[in-house]
Amino acid sequence: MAVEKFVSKTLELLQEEREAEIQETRIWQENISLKELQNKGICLLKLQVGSQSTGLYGRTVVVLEPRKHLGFSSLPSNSFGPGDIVGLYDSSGCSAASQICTGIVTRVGQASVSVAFDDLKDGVGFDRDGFYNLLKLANDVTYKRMKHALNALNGYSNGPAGNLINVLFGDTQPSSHSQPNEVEFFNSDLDESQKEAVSFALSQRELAVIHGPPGTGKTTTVVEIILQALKQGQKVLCCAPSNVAVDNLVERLACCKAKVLRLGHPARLLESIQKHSLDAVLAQSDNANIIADIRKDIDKEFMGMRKMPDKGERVNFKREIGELRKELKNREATAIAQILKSADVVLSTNTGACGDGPLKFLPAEHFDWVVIDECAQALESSCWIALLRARKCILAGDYKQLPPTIKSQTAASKGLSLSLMERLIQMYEDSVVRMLTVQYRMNSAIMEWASKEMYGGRLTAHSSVESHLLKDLPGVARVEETCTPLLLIDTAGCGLTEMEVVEEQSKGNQGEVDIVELHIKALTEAGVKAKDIAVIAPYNLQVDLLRQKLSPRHPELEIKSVDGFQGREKEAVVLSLVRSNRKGEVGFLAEDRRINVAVTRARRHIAVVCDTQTVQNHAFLKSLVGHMTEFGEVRTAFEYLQDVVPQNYSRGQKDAKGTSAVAKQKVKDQPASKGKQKKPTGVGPVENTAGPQSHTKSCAASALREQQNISRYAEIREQVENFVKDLSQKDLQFPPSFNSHDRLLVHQISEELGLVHESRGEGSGRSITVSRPETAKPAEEPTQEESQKEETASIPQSEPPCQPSLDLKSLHLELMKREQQRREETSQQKKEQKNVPSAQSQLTKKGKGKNKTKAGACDIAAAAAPEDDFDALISAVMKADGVCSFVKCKASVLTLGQLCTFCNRQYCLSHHIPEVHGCGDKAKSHARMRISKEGVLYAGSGKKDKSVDPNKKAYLQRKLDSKLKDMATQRKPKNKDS
Ligand SMILES: Nc1ncnc2c1ncn2[C@@H]1O[C@H](COP(=O)(O)OP(=O)(O)OP(=O)(O)O)[C@@H](O)[C@H]1O
Ligand SMILES: [Zn+2]
Ligand SMILES: [Zn+2]
Repeated sequence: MAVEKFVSKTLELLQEEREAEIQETRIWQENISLKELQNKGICLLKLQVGSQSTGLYGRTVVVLEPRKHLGFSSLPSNSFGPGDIVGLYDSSGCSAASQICTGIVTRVGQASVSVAFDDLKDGVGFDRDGFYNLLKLANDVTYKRMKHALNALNGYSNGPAGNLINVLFGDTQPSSHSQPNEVEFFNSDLDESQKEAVSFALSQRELAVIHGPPGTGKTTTVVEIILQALKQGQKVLCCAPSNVAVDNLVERLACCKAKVLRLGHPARLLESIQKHSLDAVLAQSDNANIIADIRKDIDKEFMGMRKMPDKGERVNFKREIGELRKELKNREATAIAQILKSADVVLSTNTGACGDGPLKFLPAEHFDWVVIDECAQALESSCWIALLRARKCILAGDYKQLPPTIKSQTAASKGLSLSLMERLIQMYEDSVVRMLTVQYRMNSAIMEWASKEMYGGRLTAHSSVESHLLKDLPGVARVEETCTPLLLIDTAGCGLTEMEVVEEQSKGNQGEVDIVELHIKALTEAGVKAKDIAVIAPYNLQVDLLRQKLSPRHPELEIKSVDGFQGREKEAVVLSLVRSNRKGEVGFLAEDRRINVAVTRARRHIAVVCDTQTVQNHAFLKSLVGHMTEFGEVRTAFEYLQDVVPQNYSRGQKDAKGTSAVAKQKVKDQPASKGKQKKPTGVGPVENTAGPQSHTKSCAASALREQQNISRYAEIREQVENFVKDLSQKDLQFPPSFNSHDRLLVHQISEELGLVHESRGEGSGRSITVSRPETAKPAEEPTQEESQKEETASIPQSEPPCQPSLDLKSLHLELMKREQQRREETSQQKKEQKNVPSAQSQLTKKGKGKNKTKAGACDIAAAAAPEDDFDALISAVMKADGVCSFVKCKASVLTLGQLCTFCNRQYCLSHHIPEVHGCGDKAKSHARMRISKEGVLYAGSGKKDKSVDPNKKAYLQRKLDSKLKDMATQRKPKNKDS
């Protein structure tokens, strides 16, 4: 029989899953430091008590925060969620010995986590200055309940669900009422597909499946179905896998005046619906006073017993307490049964509907219908906990979004991740399904892709949303970013390579973090509220990097993993796909449903930051890139990070000590014209051909691509060179059909040839134009000195017509101040070196004190230190030149060294990137300065567009202000690099 087979197989898989979980926990506890546990998201270290209160019907709620006095404003990314059982430990560790108590998480924010403790042992007070660790505890309650339900399913003989079980296992065909009644809808706004779904659900005898793609009003439909059931006098049990989903339904049903009752620990419920919880209703019932009196009596007896030294007396007390407890239990049972029976709809999580909870006080036949929302996110076993109580079930959800999380790969592949909803659709196809097809969330440009790729092209956008954009929101200015629903920021070829942490699956990408930051800045400066923006990344490491960077400035910005956003929506979504590597590995990203969820959270705007060359190796992502390229606006990362130069540094070299894991992130460095130390030429094709490829086979595709890139580079270079020779041509305009990679090549080539280049236009009309510099110099690489003078001089020259000169002046003053500071530093260093003639070893150790062999642009502007000292210094420093200046690194820099222009020290290939050796901030402020100088943040990489729309004036002004503020922050004394 099908049921038997299903049950035995599922029990086996559950066991496997459970073992995987236990195994994981054991490995963690045995081999992993607390720090690593925290990195895995199941532990939070060194928290402080922010506040403590009594709430939740007598429970103590403690708010735990990171150490604010040390500047930690947000928690590390973690997997804590409301309802999790957690252990609280003193700061010595997370062992049994240091455990203080266990509790339940009630709230998790970016800056705090709240935990409710049921009965705190006497004398547990929280020390305001103490540190506490919080560890998520493994919890096998869920497993036990699912196992129990499966066994009950197997032995099911006579109960309400007999026929339903037959239908769900294909032994009986689903049936419907022969003459469905005309339905009178409570909600007159329902669209046709919603009405059809409601009518269908009412007419089915045993089973109806409601497929609700993102934003199609699944909850609205489920609420209507439940109200209709109530009208027919049915008793409904309504479940969902997560507390959030259940609470959402409670809220909506309560608004419709249904008598709802929510089961579950009140700590796990949203505050607004706690009044519907069993605890709350019980506390207000007639029985409440009696129950409270009994409790008091018990407490009194306890106190009495403690004072009693005599054993015999104690036994008496104990007996009395026992009797009081029995009485209490009986009273409570009666009260609970009464409350349950008088409710129209009882709601709980799937596992909360178990037979050992409050539902045990109800007769087996009490419920008529079971409704399960978010059914595609639930393990089928968990659905059976509730399903055994009903004659009929309605399953709602979207199996094109993320399935339940499963730890054991094998269990998942053997079918544990197959949801009941999917299984039924495989069995009965469309005959039991109604799909909601009008969506009320996304601009149609965002929707189209998901519709085409995931929902058979059946979705349509409701007129209220189909063309809504960020600019339509109150207080939002009309700028490029707020006028486009789709924005692709392509990092291909920009050397913004992913980094990985050894021994962790997780990945990060600092370059993408920087671009996301700039885009968030553009959005917020245009008036989009941070709370309306979501930043989504598929990897925890990237989530952390993004939070570190963005949370201090935008505390209301939500930054989460894809999974954390399921079921949610935001006006704008910024998605960082992270993966950027030569092998074209996409890994974990490759789950189509994950990408579907990420993209379909967005209402008016989605920006995707990614390396299209890497991610296009995956068909589904390729379709996304294709869609965005065709219907949206495409920019290259160059337009954001103007001073990024393509990878000219990586020779596939591995740092001997493995410290380079985070090293190969990006080059963010000098202006276009470089000193002698750096050979920037040939950057176009070199970025892909650098170094011998060791992985030959897997690289056939990428080799082909490289070949194509090289010939493309040659093609464009030839065009540009011809233009340079032909003095009759004023500028060279490339067609808008150029893709971002082509534009990137143009950018590189013109940088190499010292030409000016500029992007104009929007979206598909965007094109790039190359022209000669204003001085009409012959197109050859300018010497460093020349270009520096140019740069310095160009500050006042490039004064944008819309900006008052006052700001430029302050900009300039800023510059001078910073130079002054730098000079002081330098002379400080010189003194040090004079005092210690054999400064060599000290220099390398401290990574400090080397002076300039070439003066930077700003040094000239500031007309600096006396020359003679310089020379002495240089000769002292020359001796140290042999090795990398990075702390402890002994790699030779004689042949492959790179000079950092910010600190003027030589570094090996692993350490020369400013971010890696501690010049990141300087590099950034340098980049900002360039941006400020140009007046417009994304003015292409060439000159600023002179014809500024007067409407943009105020906007630009705001931008400049905030940039100046940035620079002021930069100026504040920072920690020296270690
Ligand atoms: N028939 C309708 N007419 C107008 N607006 C609607 C209609 N149905 C749903 N909506 C709107 O669409 C949004 C999403 O609806 P609802 O909350 O029911 O869906 P959900 O279940 O939360 O989302 P999803 O469909 O993504 O699961 C809500 O703002 C709701 O007001
Ligand atoms: Zn440096
Ligand atoms: Zn080094």
